[in-house]
Amino acid sequence: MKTIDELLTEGVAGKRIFVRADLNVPLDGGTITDDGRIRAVLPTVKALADAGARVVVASHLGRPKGAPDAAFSLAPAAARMGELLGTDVAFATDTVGDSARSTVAGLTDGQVAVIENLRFNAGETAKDDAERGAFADQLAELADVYVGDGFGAVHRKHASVFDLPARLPHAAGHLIATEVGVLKKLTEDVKRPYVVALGGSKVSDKLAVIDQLLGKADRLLIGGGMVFTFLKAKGYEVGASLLQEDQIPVVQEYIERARKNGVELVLPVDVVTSTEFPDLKTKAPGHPHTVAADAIPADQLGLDIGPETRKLYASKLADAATVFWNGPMGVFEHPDYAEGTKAVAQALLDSPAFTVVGGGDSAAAVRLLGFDENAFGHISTGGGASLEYLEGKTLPGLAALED
Ligand SMILES: Nc1ncnc2c1ncn2[C@@H]1O[C@H](COP(=O)(O)OP(=O)(O)O)[C@@H](O)[C@H]1O
Ligand SMILES: O=C(OP(=O)(O)O)[C@H](O)COP(=O)(O)O
Repeated sequence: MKTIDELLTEGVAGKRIFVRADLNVPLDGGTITDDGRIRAVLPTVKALADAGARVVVASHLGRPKGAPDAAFSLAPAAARMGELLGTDVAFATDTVGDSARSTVAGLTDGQVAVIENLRFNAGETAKDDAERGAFADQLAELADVYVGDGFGAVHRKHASVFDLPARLPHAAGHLIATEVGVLKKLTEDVKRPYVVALGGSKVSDKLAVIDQLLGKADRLLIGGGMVFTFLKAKGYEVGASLLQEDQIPVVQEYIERARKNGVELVLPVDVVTSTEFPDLKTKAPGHPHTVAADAIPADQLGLDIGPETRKLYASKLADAATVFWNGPMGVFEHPDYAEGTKAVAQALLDSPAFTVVGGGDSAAAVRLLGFDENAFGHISTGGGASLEYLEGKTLPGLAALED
């Protein structure tokens, strides 16, 4: 994989460089609640701009349906990038139309532009190769060189991630190089005990990685919405909690395989429940109860791991040499259900282990709960991407940069 350093050595002055970033930041209305993904791509953008390139930054945001949708505009991200860089960042109100073409044509050496959300064009995410290719052809007209640096999206076979690098000379940016370098350590000779904590709500995505981790990790701690499929698989009732009914046999097989492989699979002993999902906008006080994991009342849903589980998980992290954590332990956005996620974050800070925190929401949780992100070994900008990397899958956005 060609690196950005090689590209810089060759010289980029006056060249139009397309930087595929992942600026998919959490928004509350038009306000960015966590700008981590914008800060993560700055080293690449700055290095190129400082070397006199004309930098065209592109990204998706959210999941718009292939047409413009103001709620998913990248304008706030472009403004924030300008603030962080301390320079004017131009913004094109479309992706491959008049605004994009004239904005790019108007760039001078060292200037940066952001173009509008790539997913406003159906070609970006199209399953059909020709449709994606046609959109990639249009994107290719905007640039001379492609730099892939949107690590959070490298698992997507999308036009800007997979098809565009085939059409332009290409290199990997600093963020992708760093992310891959760290994750590689977790797939090669990892220091043991290797403990993995998994939570969050994208349950089906995460169950797949457990399959691979059962042959790799020494201990698995389960939290978040995934827990209830495990508890149900053990024969417990889970009330109104998040449940992947169709995955119960898969999870039962995981429990059995963990036992056979000597992998310690740790499940909550107590959970924090409520009769309703909390209001994340008003943060109005909920009605949390702590119950034993095998005694969740029928009218309650589990929203966090309980106090005994927090102590248990902290003790299971204390002697780790390597930790990978993906997915909050509970609905951390509400203060009643943030304690489990806080406890795991604190345990990681207290442990001397090499820690990798993966996932847009996990990284945001760490920062929003007030932890110093620099105190963690590595905070990955990609949740799905880091999981698929650990699963050993070929990631389209990395494969495209390789040849
Ligand atoms: N018990 C639970 N029930 C429902 N949602 C949960 C539960 N625990 C955590 N979550 C939610 O999971 C979301 C993050 O999940 P996910 O997107 O899978 O994480 P990541 O982006 O870090 O991979 C958070 O918004 C959080 O509120
Ligand atoms: O937020 C992202 O992924 P993540 O939640 O798995 O970290 C990436 O920007 C990819 O977005 P997508 O899952 O809509 O393709």
